[in-house]
Amino acid sequence: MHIMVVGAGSLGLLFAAKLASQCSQLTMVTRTTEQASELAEQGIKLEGEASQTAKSTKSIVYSSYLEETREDIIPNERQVDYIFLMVKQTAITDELVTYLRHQMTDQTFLVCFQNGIGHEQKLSQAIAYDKLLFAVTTEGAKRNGLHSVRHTGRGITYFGVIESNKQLTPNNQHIFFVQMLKSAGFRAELSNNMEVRIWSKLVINVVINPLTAILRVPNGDLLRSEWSRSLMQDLYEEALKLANLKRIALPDKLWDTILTVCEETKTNHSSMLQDIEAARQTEIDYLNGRLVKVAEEWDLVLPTHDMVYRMIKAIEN
Ligand SMILES: NC(=O)C1=CN([C@@H]2O[C@H](COP(=O)(O)OP(=O)(O)OC[C@H]3O[C@@H](n4cnc5c(N)ncnc54)[C@H](OP(=O)(O)O)[C@@H]3O)[C@@H](O)[C@H]2O)C=CC1
Ligand SMILES: CC(C)(CO)C(=O)C(=O)O
Repeated sequence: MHIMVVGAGSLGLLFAAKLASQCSQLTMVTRTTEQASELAEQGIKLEGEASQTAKSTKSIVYSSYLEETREDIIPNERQVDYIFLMVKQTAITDELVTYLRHQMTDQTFLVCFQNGIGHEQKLSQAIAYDKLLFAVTTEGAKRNGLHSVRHTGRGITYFGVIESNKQLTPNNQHIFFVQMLKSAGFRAELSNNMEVRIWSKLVINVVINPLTAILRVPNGDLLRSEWSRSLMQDLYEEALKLANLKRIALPDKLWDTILTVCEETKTNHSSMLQDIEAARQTEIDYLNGRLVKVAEEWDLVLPTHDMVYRMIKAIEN
């Protein structure tokens, strides 16, 4: 099986490092030539896991998006079975989508790992829905430097389709693919409930991420004050109203899950706080910003989401 990982950030490096020994070919596409060269020289360093240091990733072929798109995009010589799209939502440009299409044949599936919503619409305009798989993962990863990554939390990854009323046909290729992820040490499952899974993760992110980024606190600190808890509750209830209108049956215990995530990741800086600290654009447009827009289509106002959205945009500026 030939896997291509696009985006050598936190999640991309983690998955590539662990999958390298399980598939017949793994191609990793970085953004910059500098990172591709460093990875080709040093391999991926999986911090904290002694058995899986740089050496295990020697077989990976590294290439750089900027280098490849400088001239005409050359389609991949060997058919790619699955492309793991592991860039932030903000990096999914028209140019990147064109590049991805050139890497795909009729047999290739594009697997999208992004948090939030919005990318599915953009990608489905260029790539047939039956070639798109969506992944919801609770794995945690943090890149340090260009070739080093730490596995910060073990989780589970669900894969499935999201076109309404369509179920994932568990063909042999997908079953083999999930088996390969399991052999690489990941918990992985095919799911026929992706909309609910995507929205459950979305609600967790829209409650925790903006507040940690505005207050500049680790996830656990949100639980320490009644004031931040009440803001969390407002964000949660507004999101629930929208989900109910859309008839998305979120789990009854989602609020408890949010509190548990804060507790279990209490010292973590959320991805949005990390983006703000590094002066990077955040994924707010695809989280609270997107909820506000979708709510407008239903004549619903989400005042707390609108307020945190505007605050993050102001901080980003
Ligand atoms: N990290 C985690 O634990 C989790 C992340 N996610 C989601 O997964 C997605 C990726 O997150 P994460 O790995 O943390 O993000 P990172 O920012 O760490 O990694 C994204 C990578 O994409 C690269 N990139 C950007 N544009 C291109 C391009 N055109 N071609 C190739 N590479 C490109 C970036 O390169 P450069 O650095 O050079 O700009 C960067 O290395 C996000 O949507 C996030 O919400 C979901 C669950 C957990
Ligand atoms: C669950 C949470 C909030 C963990 O930090 C996360 O997914 C993120 O930071 O984006």
